Amino acid sequence: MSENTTAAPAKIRITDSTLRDGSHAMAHRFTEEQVRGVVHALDRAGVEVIEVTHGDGLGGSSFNYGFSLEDDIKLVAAAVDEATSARIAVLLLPGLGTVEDLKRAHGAGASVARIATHCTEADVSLQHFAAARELGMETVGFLMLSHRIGPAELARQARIMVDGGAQCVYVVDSAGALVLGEAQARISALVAEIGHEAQVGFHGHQNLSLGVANSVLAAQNGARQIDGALCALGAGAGNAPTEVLAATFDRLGIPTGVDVQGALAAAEDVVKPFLHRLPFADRSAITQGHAGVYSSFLLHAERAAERYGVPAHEILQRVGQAGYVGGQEDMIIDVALQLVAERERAA
Ligand SMILES: C[C@H](O)CC(=O)C(=O)O
Ligand SMILES: [Mn+2]
Repeated sequence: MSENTTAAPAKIRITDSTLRDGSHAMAHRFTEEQVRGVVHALDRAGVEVIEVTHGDGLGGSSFNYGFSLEDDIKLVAAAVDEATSARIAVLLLPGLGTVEDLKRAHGAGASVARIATHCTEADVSLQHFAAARELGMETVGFLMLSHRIGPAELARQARIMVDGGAQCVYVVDSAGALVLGEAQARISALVAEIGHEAQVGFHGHQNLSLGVANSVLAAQNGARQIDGALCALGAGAGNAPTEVLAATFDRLGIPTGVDVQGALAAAEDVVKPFLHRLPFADRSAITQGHAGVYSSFLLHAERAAERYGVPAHEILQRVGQAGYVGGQEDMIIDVALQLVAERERAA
């Protein structure tokens, strides 16, 4: 081999989360027909892994997070039935979803378990990784709100997940707050810490319109799994769009196995027709990226804004200052009531 030969770019596996992160944007109202249509199109386009669950994962359907239209396990079974080669993933947040939920999802045919914790709480995932491995599922760890801690601490949390059985750990930019080098540094730190034993992934949101750029940097710095959603359908301003990721990686000569035209057709012909609103970086979503707020708080803040007559972006700004994390959705109402009280005092 000549000394000038450069290695071919490593393959990236795109996991599509339209039917999980997109569930936030759909207020968890996916129908079985929509799930079947999306899975059919993604599977045809060559997407290898498709995530299906309530936006907050198995067990997420609740008063605090919002009730699903359809039972998760029914939707997982429909997705499995529809897929010819794609594998179906489920998300589980320990404490919300249980090992029993995971067993039911596995029974319905799910084969990838994605276990998500706040970025400082990796240790709560250990029994779920053990259970998933026992079931023979592929395991992925999800460190949410990854902007909240630095690269070295994040890598230590990833190490805990890998020691517990994770085969890949994601830098999850839940707030869409990471700006380029910040995403890159976290990916590099994880690759250095766990790269010889496990893969590293990146899950980007578009609140500052950097989901795709951060995903490219992630891939160029050693991430091997990247998340997307068709039409960006996801929480906040949405996720890095799967069809844009497919086209961009193709332009860069980075193989994904995804057919660009197939991904474009899936977005345009299957998802776009059922959307009531396209994910968009509006004032509230940009505030989420700027103030580092969990993307899935958007609809909760909009509902509180309407109910109490205070602006959603002001609620989100306060939520960012308070540093609330996933699971503290009820505090959004508390913040709205504080704003109402302040307005009344000032009147
Ligand atoms: C439960 C969250 O929606 C997981 C996720 O996609 C994120 O943190 O981003
Ligand atoms: Mn997300």
